[in-house]
Amino acid sequence: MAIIEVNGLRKAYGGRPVVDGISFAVEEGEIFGLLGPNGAGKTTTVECVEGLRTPDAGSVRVAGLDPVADHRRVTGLLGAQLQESELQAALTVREALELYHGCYPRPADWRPLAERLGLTAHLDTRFGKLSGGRRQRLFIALALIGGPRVVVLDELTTGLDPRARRDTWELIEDVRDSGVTVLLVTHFMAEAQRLCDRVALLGAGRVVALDTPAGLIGRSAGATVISFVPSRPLDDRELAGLPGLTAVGQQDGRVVVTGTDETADATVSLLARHGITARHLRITDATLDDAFLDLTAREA
Ligand SMILES: Nc1ncnc2c1ncn2[C@@H]1O[C@H](COP(=O)(O)OP(=O)(O)OP(=O)(O)O)[C@@H](O)[C@H]1O
Repeated sequence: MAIIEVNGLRKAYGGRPVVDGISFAVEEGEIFGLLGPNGAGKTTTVECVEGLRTPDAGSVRVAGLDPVADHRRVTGLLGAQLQESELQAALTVREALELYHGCYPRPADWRPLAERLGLTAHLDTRFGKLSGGRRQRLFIALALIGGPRVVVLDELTTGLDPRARRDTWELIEDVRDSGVTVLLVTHFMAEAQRLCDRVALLGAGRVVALDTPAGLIGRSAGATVISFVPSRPLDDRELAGLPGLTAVGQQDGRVVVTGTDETADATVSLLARHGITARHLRITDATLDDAFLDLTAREA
């Protein structure tokens, strides 16, 4: 069952449409990603879901409720971590948890929540002294303290080092496994690929594609990447006729061919026919990064 339904959402600032007819539905229990370049309209969309902005047109429903008209009830079932969240530097972790705890009618006990998020040893640490990773843990705790059915996380791992980012990913999976639906805004492809059950790819205020990460990769033109160092210099034109080819390039003597599985087979046959040995041959699936660039370029 869909817990969030967005239909034909439009929002303009100063007459300029930034959300231009977006529709998607988030199923209960999934991690749903909104992915897109800067300015694609991701934050504006989630702010409409949170009831912080009123749509110009279209409809948004959270568990069947209108987030603007039923703001209080929606706040009770939707927890939000806003992009660039801040707290007063002097507030301790314990004070922040108690403060937010007091804001909800039926809050979760914050102590087990703090324990689960690895904050127990830092309860007396002031916000201003917390590392980036611990701040994000605190924001996740604050988003969960009201016992929400759905949590919105907007660019949660921006600015974190790779270790802290991976730890945060595990926490987000734990949140989903505990039965809370997650709407995740990100522009990190690896994050979306690792975490999201489904992804809506936004570009210039529209949904460019909506699928599982694997589905998006399969849909992009260059789903397979073949790279090798040829035993003799190779002209790009010799590869131009390969079936399914979407791109060919060379860097530091390494030839990179992008296409389909058929392109990979044909490349290997062509090299064999010409008696060329392919050193350091790699055939890899394209990443969500490649799919993102391909699908947003096609849209443009
Ligand atoms: N309050 C506002 N007034 C005017 N323009 C705004 C306002 N909020 C956002 N915008 C503009 O709307 C566009 C979409 O912004 P939005 O923050 O929704 O995109 P985004 O996809 O979340 O981008 P980012 O990844 O950079 O956060 C941007 O060009 C932004 O500058």
